Amino acid sequence: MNPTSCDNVLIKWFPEVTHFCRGTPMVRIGCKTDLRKDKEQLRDLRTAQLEPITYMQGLSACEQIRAALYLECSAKFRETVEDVFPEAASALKKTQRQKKRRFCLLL
Ligand SMILES: Nc1nc2c(ncn2[C@@H]2O[C@H](COP(=O)(O)OP(=O)(O)OP(=O)(O)O)[C@@H](O)[C@H]2O)c(=O)[nH]1
Repeated sequence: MNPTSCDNVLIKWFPEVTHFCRGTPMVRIGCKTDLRKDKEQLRDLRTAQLEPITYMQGLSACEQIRAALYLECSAKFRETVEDVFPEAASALKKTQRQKKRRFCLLL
């Protein structure tokens, strides 16, 4: 939920992943959703004139890197953590099937 961590996905991790793992499908997970309501975190962010990342901002960043899926979770409060892996696996299977279909169309 930290804007700096979110920016790092675009400016740091995405270029690295595309460089070393070209063509690998990606999912984007917004972690630590509990921090959206954490008073200390909010105070620190506001001091730096920042706000926690909203769901829509996370989704938009997901679309920018053309990730197959955007999910949010909080490991601390065990919210949606169990959904992350099956949902990611299912989204990636779908992506792979679509790629195969595109390949067949080219033939
Ligand atoms: N509040 C909260 N803390 C968490 C959660 N999951 C992990 N943490 C804590 O986050 C800390 C690690 O976070 P960071 O060092 O900022 O690393 P990171 O989460 O990879 O952050 P970036 O490097 O900025 O992407 C550890 O102290 C964990 O206990 C969560 O869901 N909620």
